[in-house]
Amino acid sequence: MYLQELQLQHFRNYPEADIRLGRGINVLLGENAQGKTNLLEAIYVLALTRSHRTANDHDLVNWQAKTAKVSGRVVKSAGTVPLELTFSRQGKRAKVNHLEQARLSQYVGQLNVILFAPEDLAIVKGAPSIRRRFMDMEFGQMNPRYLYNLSQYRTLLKQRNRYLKDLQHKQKRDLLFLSVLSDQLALYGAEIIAQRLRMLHKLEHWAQVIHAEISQQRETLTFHYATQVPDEALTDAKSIQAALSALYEKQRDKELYQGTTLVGPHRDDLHFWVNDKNVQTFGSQGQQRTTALSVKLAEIDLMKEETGEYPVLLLDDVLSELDDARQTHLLTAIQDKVQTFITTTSLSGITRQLIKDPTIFHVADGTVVADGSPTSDDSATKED
Ligand SMILES: Nc1ncnc2c1ncn2[C@@H]1O[C@H](COP(=O)(O)OP(=O)(O)OP(=O)(O)O)[C@@H](O)[C@H]1O
Repeated sequence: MYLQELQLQHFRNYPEADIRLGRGINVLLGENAQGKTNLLEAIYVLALTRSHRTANDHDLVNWQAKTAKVSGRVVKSAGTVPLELTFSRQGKRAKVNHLEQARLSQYVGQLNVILFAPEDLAIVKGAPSIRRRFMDMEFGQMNPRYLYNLSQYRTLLKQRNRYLKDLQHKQKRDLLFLSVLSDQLALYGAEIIAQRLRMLHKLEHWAQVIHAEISQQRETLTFHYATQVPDEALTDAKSIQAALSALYEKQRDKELYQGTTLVGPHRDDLHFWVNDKNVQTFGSQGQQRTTALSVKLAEIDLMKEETGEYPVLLLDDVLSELDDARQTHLLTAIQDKVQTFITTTSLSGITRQLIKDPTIFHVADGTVVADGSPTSDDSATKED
């Protein structure tokens, strides 16, 4: 799939913008603080209805305005889909094919994006919450069922934690209600863990091939899903559900004492191992970067496998963080295959040599101007 055009109204520092995008590599060129990341963020928001930079939708609205709009046209093998999102004090509204969607989960998945920013290099080294967020964002985009389970789980988790707090402060005494909540939580928690395992298994396969290639066959990458659910129960959702219920039972006193839920996918983690050692603890910085890059590139292939379409790739200032060999690998892997947006302050060195026929946009103070006339359709490739 690819994004053919993008329109912004009062989005961040853009009063108005209407651009036709290139089918291949799009370079957003400009000085610092001009709006390059804002443009990338607009594409991310158009795909997922929420930003990767802020949890507060109102930050997306221009400071002088009350409402922001992002719209675009996505070209897929099945046809072209117009998408539109509006953000205001009343909340957000999402339209697919000009029809308003009652649920945002019905909207997500129309446009698939993968964002790669310098923070993503922290996927290996950073806190477990970064890796959980990574799984949730990526798998949620590929699979509406995952998104549904996740939203049910989050609502129940909040409710259960509140109830545990009430029990802790002796405002409630009904342990039967706690076990009702535990059963519900175990049901959705098990679905999430089972889906994560299934998707991780596929992602690992793609990441292994890429990692071996970048490391010139010297290294083998493996994934390890870290959970309190015992290994022997990790076979299917039903067994995971039973194991989670048993764990709630076993840890009930501890949970009552702490007033919070201590077991479940919201506490799980993902570990990356290189040559049988945890790369988070024992890997060099280079190995950690190779791992992060392999995982990100593997997502492209996984998304194609799961949805039948290549996603759109957003590279926010990431090339400058990679050495020449890794940059070369990245750009060669995506060239002629994936529509890509790259933000940068200058297009030079290895990047310029490697990118064939880029569509260049100059970004300055909330305006975006194409370099010459974009040849988006001329440079179209056959594959999606
Ligand atoms: N809601 C908003 N309304 C108006 N302007 C905003 C809003 N949010 C952010 N900005 C402005 O957008 C600009 C930042 O743009 P952006 O983050 O896209 O920079 P950039 O071009 O990617 O720069 P860098 O290369 O430093 O990352 C800042 O000048 C900031 O003040």
